[in-house]
Amino acid sequence: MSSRPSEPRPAQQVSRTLPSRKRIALIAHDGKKDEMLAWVERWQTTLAQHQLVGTGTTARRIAKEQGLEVEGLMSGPLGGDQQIGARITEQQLDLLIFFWDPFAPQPHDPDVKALLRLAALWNIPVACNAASADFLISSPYVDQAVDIAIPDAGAWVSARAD
Ligand SMILES: O=C(CO)COP(=O)(O)O
Repeated sequence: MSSRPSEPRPAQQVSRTLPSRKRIALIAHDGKKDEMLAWVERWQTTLAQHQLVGTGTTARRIAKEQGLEVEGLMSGPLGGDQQIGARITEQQLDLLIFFWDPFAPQPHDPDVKALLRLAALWNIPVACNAASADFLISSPYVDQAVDIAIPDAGAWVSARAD
């Protein structure tokens, strides 16, 4: 039996193409940064073929310690998670690797939740730990153009405004 969601949600989906050279966000909370750096070291050759972006401290450490070019946004507690979320909403990001720390409460927890919500909404591939990041980055889709389904934003607005 199918259930009908009571909340309004986008009725239609459209497709968007993730490019072969992916725009990949790398983010790690402090308690997970060493794990992220070890992961980046393992996949350095693969990551070097893509376009990397990260929150301030994570990006700086990856650039300094792994010699990769990473665009650094704001640090997470200063709004970096929201900047990454905005890129997802604008279809400017293709993969999210976010090692969030299940043991440490964050002052910007609402921002973390908001980022994960937008990643789910816009159907972005996400990995929240090293094992899933290994699966994700070793996928044959990583260096291919791939179509994904996303909400039809135009239809959503028309249904509410017209
Ligand atoms: O807090 C973060 C993600 O929520 C990460 O920010 P930094 O990379 O600046 O430590």
